[in-house]
Amino acid sequence: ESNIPRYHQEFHEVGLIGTGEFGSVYKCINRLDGCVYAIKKSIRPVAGSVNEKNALNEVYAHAVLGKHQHVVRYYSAWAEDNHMIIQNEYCNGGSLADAIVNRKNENRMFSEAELRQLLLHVAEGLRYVHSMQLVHMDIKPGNIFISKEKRLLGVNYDSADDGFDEEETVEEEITYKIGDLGHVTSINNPQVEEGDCRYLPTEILREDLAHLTKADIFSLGLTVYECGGGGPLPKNGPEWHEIRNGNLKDLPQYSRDLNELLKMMIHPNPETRPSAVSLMQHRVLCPFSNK
Ligand SMILES: Cn1cc(CCO)c2c3c(c(-c4ccccc4Cl)cc21)C(=O)NC3=O
Repeated sequence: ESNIPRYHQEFHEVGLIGTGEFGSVYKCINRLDGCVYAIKKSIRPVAGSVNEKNALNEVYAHAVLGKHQHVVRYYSAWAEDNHMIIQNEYCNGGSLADAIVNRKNENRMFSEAELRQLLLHVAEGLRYVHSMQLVHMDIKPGNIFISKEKRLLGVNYDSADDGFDEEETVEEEITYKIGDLGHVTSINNPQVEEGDCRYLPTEILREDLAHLTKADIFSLGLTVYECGGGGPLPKNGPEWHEIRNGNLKDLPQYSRDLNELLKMMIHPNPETRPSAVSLMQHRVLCPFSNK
């Protein structure tokens, strides 16, 4: 327990960017390095409680999962005035859940190319997580964050009669990052804390932990399906079971290949689902690789 109030001393709080039972997340600027961070403040869990185990779990996972462009980066964590505080990379594009809402309101759904990019980025992040013998266990739109970087592609000088004026072509580069490692557990000694039931495969409910990495693949399949307009996803009932029997309504605005890939990702038999490695080599995701 540090009794020095580090949070307000080291950071300027810009604003609240999220609240939930998990706590509150703030956009903050570090007074020393001037960089922006996402900082989650949650009530300090009771020593020895499940919450404390999960909170420590999250920090251990971040510490092990160091730096990867498709996993939200961790910087520091500390306890202060009865709060648990974790300082993460700030992703300036909101969460994928926000993007789904915004796209629906603007009636501008994701293109097939955007769904493939999402699938590729998160598959790459999962490949890394799984290679560290860990599983995420709560992949869903609310836990995938977006970073947008503007890249200057070129500058045109068209010499109009009144001298030069530059025309910049800027491209916005999107990177999807896996966040919220609160449910991460080890493949070899799993202590599964169930994630959001809308994205949960049946075998986890049956406590069959033999193919944990495929639970993340299942959740990713439903996450992409939801971005493709297949949502909102059921939390229970016949619709929930229909999906777990492998019956996913077609998304007619996307290719047969993509629809088939999503169906394979949510297959009732976890062994049939593609691994993160095989996903990345799938022809739907790297169309130009000649087989
Ligand atoms: C609600 N919310 C909104 C954002 C900003 C998206 O533009 C956000 C972030 C994070 C988190 C987060 C999730 C789980 C644990 C710790 C943190 Cl900081 C939550 C976030 C995080 O780790 N990085 C974020 O950008």
